[in-house]
Amino acid sequence: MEECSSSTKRAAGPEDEFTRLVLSDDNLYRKQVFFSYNFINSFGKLTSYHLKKFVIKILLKISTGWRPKRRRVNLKCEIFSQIVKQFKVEGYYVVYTIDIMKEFHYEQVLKVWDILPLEEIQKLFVRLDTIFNSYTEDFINRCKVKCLDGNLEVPMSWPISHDIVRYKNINNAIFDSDSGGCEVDHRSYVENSKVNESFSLMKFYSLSAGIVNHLLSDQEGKELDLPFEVNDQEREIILFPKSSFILGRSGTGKTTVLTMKLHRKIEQYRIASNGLSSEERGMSLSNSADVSQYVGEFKENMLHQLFVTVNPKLCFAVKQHLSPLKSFASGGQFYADKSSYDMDDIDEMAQFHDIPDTFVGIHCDKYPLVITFHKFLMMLDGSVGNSYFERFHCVRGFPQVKRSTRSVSLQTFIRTKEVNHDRFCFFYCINEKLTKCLDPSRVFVEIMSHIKVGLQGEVSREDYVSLSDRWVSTLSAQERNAIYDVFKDYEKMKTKHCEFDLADLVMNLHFRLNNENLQGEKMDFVYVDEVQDLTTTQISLFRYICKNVDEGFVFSGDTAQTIAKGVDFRFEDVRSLFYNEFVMKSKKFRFPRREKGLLSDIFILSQNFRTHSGVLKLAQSVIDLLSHFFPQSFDVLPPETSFVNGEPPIVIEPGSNENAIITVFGGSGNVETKMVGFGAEQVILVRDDSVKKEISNYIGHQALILTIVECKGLEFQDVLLFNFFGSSPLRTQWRVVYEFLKEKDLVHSSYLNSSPSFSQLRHSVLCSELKQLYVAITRTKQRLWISETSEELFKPMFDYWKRLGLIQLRKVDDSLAKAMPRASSPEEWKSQGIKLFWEKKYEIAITCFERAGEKMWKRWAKAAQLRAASDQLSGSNSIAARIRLREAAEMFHSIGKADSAAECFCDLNEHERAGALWLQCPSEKHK
Ligand SMILES: Nc1ncnc2c1ncn2[C@@H]1O[C@H](COP(=O)(O)OP(=O)(O)OP(=O)(O)O)[C@@H](O)[C@H]1O
Repeated sequence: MEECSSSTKRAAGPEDEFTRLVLSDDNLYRKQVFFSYNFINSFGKLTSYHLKKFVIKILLKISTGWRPKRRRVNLKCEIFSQIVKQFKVEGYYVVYTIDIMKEFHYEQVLKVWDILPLEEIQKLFVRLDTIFNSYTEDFINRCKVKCLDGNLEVPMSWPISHDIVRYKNINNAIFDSDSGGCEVDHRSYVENSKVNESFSLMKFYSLSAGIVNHLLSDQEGKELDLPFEVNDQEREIILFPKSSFILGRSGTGKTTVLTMKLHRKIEQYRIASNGLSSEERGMSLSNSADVSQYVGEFKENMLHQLFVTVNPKLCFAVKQHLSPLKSFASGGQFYADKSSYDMDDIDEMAQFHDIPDTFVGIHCDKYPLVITFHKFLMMLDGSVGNSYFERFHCVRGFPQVKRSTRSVSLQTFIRTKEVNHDRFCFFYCINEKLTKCLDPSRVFVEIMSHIKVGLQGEVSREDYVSLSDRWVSTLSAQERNAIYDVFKDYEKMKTKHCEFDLADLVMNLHFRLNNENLQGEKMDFVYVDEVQDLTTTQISLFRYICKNVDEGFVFSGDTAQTIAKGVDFRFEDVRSLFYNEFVMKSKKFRFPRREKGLLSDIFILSQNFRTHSGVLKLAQSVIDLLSHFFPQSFDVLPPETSFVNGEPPIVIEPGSNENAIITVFGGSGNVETKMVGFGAEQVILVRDDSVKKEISNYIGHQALILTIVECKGLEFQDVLLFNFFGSSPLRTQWRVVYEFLKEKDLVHSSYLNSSPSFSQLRHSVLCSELKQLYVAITRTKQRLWISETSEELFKPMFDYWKRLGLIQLRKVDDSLAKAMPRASSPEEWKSQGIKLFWEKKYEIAITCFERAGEKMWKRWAKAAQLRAASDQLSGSNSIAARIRLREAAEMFHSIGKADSAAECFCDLNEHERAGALWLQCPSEKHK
């Protein structure tokens, strides 16, 4: 091992020499060096700035092909010693390994794992040994190959045709459904580790000016929002040049792939317009045809990219992720600031005040446009003909403002008069006879996904009812007739109340866009994430905004996540929609013959980065039931894989006659030590608000409690799923799962005597129940506990899981109760609070801010909650709505949120006060 002395550094000369070294164009191999998250953390803890700079210099030298001289050291990493390297600097060891990455070819790269004092290094070697043990011999041998250029060691590469396989046994299914769904686990996992400490899931960051700046800028402990290296599967999709569909379950990297794809286009565009440095020529775009294409296409213009998702929180996350990527792209300069999107921008960003409601004249610095689907509709509405909202007589009286900046009164109208899922279930679904047998959510799904879907208007009753003849239909003709009645009543009431729903706006937009041209910028590339939350009619709106049908579209989604919220969705439907509405309509007359082969590729992401095998296997068992009973209701994907082996979830066996929550949280149970409560990364999941209330009465603020619908899109270290089966509308009908068990030879046929035989019609609720169960399970990163109050109702699923060995049974006792909580710091509570605030889960965000001791945030969340409550009440109880709105206004004002306060006063028609407040706002938007 080489001992490097930092005295070299003292002679190193001025600061800009170092900068030059970092940015040097001569260093062709810089992008073949990667730092691990652990390295960055340990590096951040080094106290000497000189030492830090010196380490970076050595690594930069290594990246040029120079190698420290090897000396024998007494460290045990013998088996893989030829691929594990280390050098010593002032008492610290930097450990790096040789690896292989697949891009346009296979190529050797260096991965820097950590910088540690001697006493900690042996542990690292042991863990690296485990990782390498899972690699194939061929892979290891190729890592060992040395390629010399004079006395420099340069990366060896192999053509893509070599098909180099990294893992020995990675493709075996988690369990083999065909062989009876039994507990056959052939997979050899890479690690037994906690998910957040796993080496195989660790992120790596390439050696760039940005990362060096981050390393040297004393950002210890700050969450890292820098571009990390994706795996081979993700990279293949990122590099795929045509329009495509990405399908994968929760946590498989769909959003990551979309964001990176978008960023890659920005890079290509930048390189095409600025010319290439030698490094970029070598690294970023290996294909020069690719480059010239972009030079040709974009040189004179600018790149218009649009990223759309339903969820505002995801927009925020993507923007945050893109911000440093953009800094990297703008010439590779050092940048000292962290993400330009601060948490204080939350309000601003949720409402997209900075982007006009039109595609006309959008400032170039707003690209890539990252917006919600709602904002997308508003922008379309502002870009073609007369606005949809002009039809409402109450809107006609509003002050006339340019359409690009809608008046605050119009914004309020849009916010409060839209009938969404919750409002529909609360106010509109009043046909009691029907709602006794079908839940309002289901009715809403039917109306939004199957009735209000015609591009020219709704589907006729006759056509809708005739859907019951299809064998996949889970609704009878009678039920469909009843739903159609509700739809008719709903439409009448909605008109009376001067309200609208998104389907009305979408149909109107289709009508206008078919007759008039869309004004403003067209997009070069469009990325639609969480596409499962959109109806096909909504999706087909994207064809008006981007003409680049061959290459311009990427859709990603997960159909197992759709929990009845107004959308009934299958990816195959989107794919044929794409062919019929996008491909055929765009080129029908130009290339009538070529199109057949142009149905774009579907990529399936199957490696899960969020959780371990124990949780995945349980989730897969639910998917197996879904695909057995409702094969048409979602896209069946191959089982997910995880590198990390984890414990099966725990079923908590209640003590004497009471529910486990009371015992665990010390309500009245026999556990002596009352536990301190759950931390910020732990949650109790329940079916609905009534159970939530019931539990919070027992345990107060000892834990965050969410309903399953509320938890969608969120994830927690630990999840306690409470009484899912005990509160299920299916009750004893869960026994139909015995039919599946019998078919797989997992139970004796005697179980079938007392179980109902499955019927699509009678058991249609099972489909949404299984989807909800799947969502609940997949919120878990590490530990999942299941607690049920009724043994009888849980028994069928318990038997299923037990038989497959997917769960472990634990009696609730002192040791379990002590092991469950994981305390959180005030910063963690605050960060969780902000996440939940974003999700508009104000009630539990308030709890988090309380635990964090964050008074200002707590008041902010409270004010936002009052405002939301006022919006909800506005249609039914205007006095109560105004009381809440006034309270919200005063509260916003008291914490210096003049903008939000002003909006509330404006809604209260107190324009003078609103005006005075707006004058205090830094932004000019309302003046
Ligand atoms: N190659 C990788 N190495 C390590 N972590 C990764 C990799 N790719 C993605 N991740 C991480 O995995 C997590 C899940 O990724 P992402 O959010 O993109 O998944 P998703 O499929 O969009 O999930 P969801 O549908 O729940 O939104 C993120 O924290 C992401 O940073």
